[in-house]
Parts: sequence; C-alpha cells; structure tokens
Amino acid sequence: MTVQLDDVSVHFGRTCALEGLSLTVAAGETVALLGPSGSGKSTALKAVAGFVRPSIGRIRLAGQDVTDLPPAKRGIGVVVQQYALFPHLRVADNVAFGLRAARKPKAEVTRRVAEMLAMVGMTSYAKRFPRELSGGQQQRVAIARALAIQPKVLLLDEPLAALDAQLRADMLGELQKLRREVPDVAIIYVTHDQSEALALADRIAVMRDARLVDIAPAAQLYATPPSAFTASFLGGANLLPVESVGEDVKVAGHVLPGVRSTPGKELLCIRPHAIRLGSDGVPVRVIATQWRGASNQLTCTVEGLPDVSVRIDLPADRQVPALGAQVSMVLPAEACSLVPAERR
Ligand SMILES: Nc1ncnc2c1ncn2[C@@H]1O[C@H](COP(=O)(O)OP(=O)(O)OP(=O)(O)O)[C@@H](O)[C@H]1O
Repeated sequence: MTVQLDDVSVHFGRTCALEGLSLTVAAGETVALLGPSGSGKSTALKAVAGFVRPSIGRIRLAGQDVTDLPPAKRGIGVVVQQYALFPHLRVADNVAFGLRAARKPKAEVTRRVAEMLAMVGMTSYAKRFPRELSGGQQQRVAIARALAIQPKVLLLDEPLAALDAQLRADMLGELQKLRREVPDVAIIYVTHDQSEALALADRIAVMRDARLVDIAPAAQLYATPPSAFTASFLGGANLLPVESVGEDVKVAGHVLPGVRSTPGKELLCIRPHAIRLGSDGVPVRVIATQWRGASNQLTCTVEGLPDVSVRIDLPADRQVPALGAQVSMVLPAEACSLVPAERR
C-alpha cells in the first residue's frame, strides 16, 4: 500500500514541528527518516499513524485520504523506541491483542500468533511476561505484535535506540530479514543513526529543522550528497572550501587532478576513509590522533585554510604520523564530490 504525505505541516502551539513534508513511500519500499533530535521525524510518523493531526496537508493510504481517520481505522503497524508492550499480558497475548480487538476467530488468532512468534524467534517465550524478557526480546515481540494484524504499512520509530551495541547489530540483521518476509509492506523507519538508515532503507529522507532537506536512494545519497548538511550527517564527510580556476578546482591553492569545477558548488566533500597520505597532495598538519580499532583517525589542519580541520581514517596497518607532523593528503578524484556551500 502506498503511503503519501501531501504537503503536511504539524504545529504544537507556536512550535512548527513539521513543515510542508511531501513524501511518497511505495508498497514494498523502506524509507528512512534520518535527522538530528528535534528535526520532526517522529512527528511525521505520528501524522501517518494518526496520533497527531496535521494543521495543513493530507495523508493518503493507497490513494485514500485518511487524514480524518482515527489510528485504529488505518490498519497500520507501529513500533516505538520503548517497546510499549502491555506489562500485564503474556507475550502471546500481547501479540494477539490487535487480532482480538478486530474480533478475529479464535483459531485464526492462535495460528497467527504462532506464526508471528516463530518469525521473530520467540516461540519458546510465549508464556512469559514482558518484564521477564531482555530489551531485544521485548522489541521482537513488539515487532511481532505490529505485524500480527497484517498491516500494509509498518512504522518504526527508533526501534533499536534502547538496545546496547551488540543487540542493535543483531536486531538490525533481524529487521533486514523481516523486510524480505513482508515484501509488500511500506515501511517508514525513523532514526538518527545513519548506519541503520544505510543498512535498511531503499531511500533516505534527511530531515532538519522540521523540513525535508534531501531524499534519494541510500547509495546515491551517500556517494553524491546534494547538500553540505547531508554530506556531514550521512557519513561524517569532510567539507573543504574550493576555488575554481577555469575548469580546475583548487583546495588551499593545490589543483585536484580529475575534479572539475561546477558553478554554485563551492565545497568539496570527501569521507575520512577515502583520503590517503602520499606525495604531491595538499599539505596538512596532524593535531590529534585517535585509535579506533580497525583504523586510526587523524585530525589535521590545512595550511592556508585556518578555519578548516580534516579527519582522515588511516587503516590500522599504516604507520601513524607523529603529532605535529606535516603530511601530504591525497584526495582521489573518484571519492570527491562538490556541494553548494551552506546559506542559512
Ligand atoms: N506534543 C508536543 N508538544 C509540543 N512540541 C512538540 C510535541 N512533540 C514534538 N514537539 C516538538 O516538535 C519538534 C519536532 O519533534 P520530533 O519529536 O518530531 O523530532 P524528532 O526528529 O523525532 O526528534 P528525536 O530524534 O529527538 O525524537 C521538536 O522541537 C519538539 O520539541
């Protein structure tokens, strides 16, 4: 089922939590809403679920206007950060809740609950209460409960945020598997974590200050970010001011071979892992180093660009330059893209 937000704005008193969001999520597609805290992601999700009412704009499901329908009438599965299982109900009864509310026949409820618990690997926990489960297990039950009603739309609001790093990684794998098991469901996934968005989403919608900044297929947004904000939020790109000389682009007075100047795009975007140390590059000075296990991250100042610092991820098997050392940073053309400077 297609989900369509048509120029949706939400106000809470004087606060504009969401401004003019237009977005279409196709059946079978996963779109991540990615952005910093307070950027309006949850508000957008709540508007689709029916928990908040847009002050302007319409919400459509499969082309039908549902803006005035209450949440229960929309047939949407919702999973939020804090699981929100019913504490007094056992796992199986939590999963059965929506089916019973819809007055499904008993045999169908039993069958469907068994299917859902098997899908999330929780069959042997059916009789437990939520307090007897780990965070990850509770989240699996919450997902089983959301999917039990066979929704055509699934909304996930930071579903992994309350889990520790290992569990998050495990659950991310589970969610990828789940997507394959419900291939026709439209999924909106709210997160502030770019790695979750990259791992799960077909398209990523980057939000900032209540507005949609950029939306594109995940790989495209990562490889060629259209804006400086998306470049730094998605993958922590370095942004370096460039000077155009004819068709050439210069960083701190050094021509970058293979990078062609583009009018209106004054910043060079390159990820920390794509920069190499070599000869004939841009001179930089190492001011900090940080061991990261698989890599060492260098922070460097750039000669001639006093306000800019650059992060470089060196693979762990490379020698780490000494603090204060001057090294030459090579910016391979294939890893460089140009974006417009921020105008705020
Ligand atoms: N019920 C409410 N009443 C008043 N203001 C609200 C309400 N809900 C959200 N807001 C405000 O709307 C803005 C957007 O909030 P929202 O929860 O959508 O952001 P978010 O991007 O999901 O953030 P987070 O990642 O922290 O959950 C924020 O400034 C927030 O304070």
